[in-house]
Amino acid sequence: MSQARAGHAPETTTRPAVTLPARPEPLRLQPSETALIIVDMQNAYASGGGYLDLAGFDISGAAGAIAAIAKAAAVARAAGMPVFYFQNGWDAGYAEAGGPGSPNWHKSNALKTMRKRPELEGRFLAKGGWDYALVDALAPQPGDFVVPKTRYSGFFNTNMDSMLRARGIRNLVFTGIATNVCVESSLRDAFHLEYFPVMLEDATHHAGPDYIRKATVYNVETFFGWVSTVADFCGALGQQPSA
Ligand SMILES: NC(=O)N/C=C\C(=O)O
Repeated sequence: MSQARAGHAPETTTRPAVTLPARPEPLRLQPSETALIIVDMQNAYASGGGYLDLAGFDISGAAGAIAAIAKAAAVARAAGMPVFYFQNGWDAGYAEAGGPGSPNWHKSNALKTMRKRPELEGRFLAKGGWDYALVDALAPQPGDFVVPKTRYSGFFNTNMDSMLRARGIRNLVFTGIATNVCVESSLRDAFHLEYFPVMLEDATHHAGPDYIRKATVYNVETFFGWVSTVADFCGALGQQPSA
């Protein structure tokens, strides 16, 4: 029986390392040192009538990303990998968004759209609201972690790095929306914090034209980490005996 004792790490069943097919080269992953990250799968980013949709971005790829993430999450949980959700947004009064002294106030398309269309005021990314909520199809399961964040990177002003280091996590498998904004910002910070980041490209959706998705894939593959797919992730973990 697994039991935590003062001064000792809890006993865990060590699963064999797997090889994940990836670009620019395959990556060896120890499941107990790997976490799946689900970035901002909220109604704001993935549902019709949410922030991205109403701000004029094409969210037609979001449904495919939801289905792909659901598969990857099920396989990660079965392999004993922790699953972390990022959830982006601010308090209902938007104090956390920053005022005119913050670049976020000037650059956030959610805040800009609400200022332009006063009938939408208070609707986007406010904690407690529908727009802020995670999509129903990807509801967190017992044992998953939800990390709220107020800026694009999930490592900025959050406890994410401590949560990962406390669990001995070294490799991060990224999914979510948007490929070129919060996924890429978080993945870059992960790289700078000495994690090995992998992006499952078909489990993300971008905000903007397709060339920006290609640019992120190029950046990740060339400078910041590795790129793989949901099928390869599931196939690699399928190499393991079931728990
Ligand atoms: N989750 C994201 O990538 N968000 C992108 C834009 C925004 O939140 O305004």
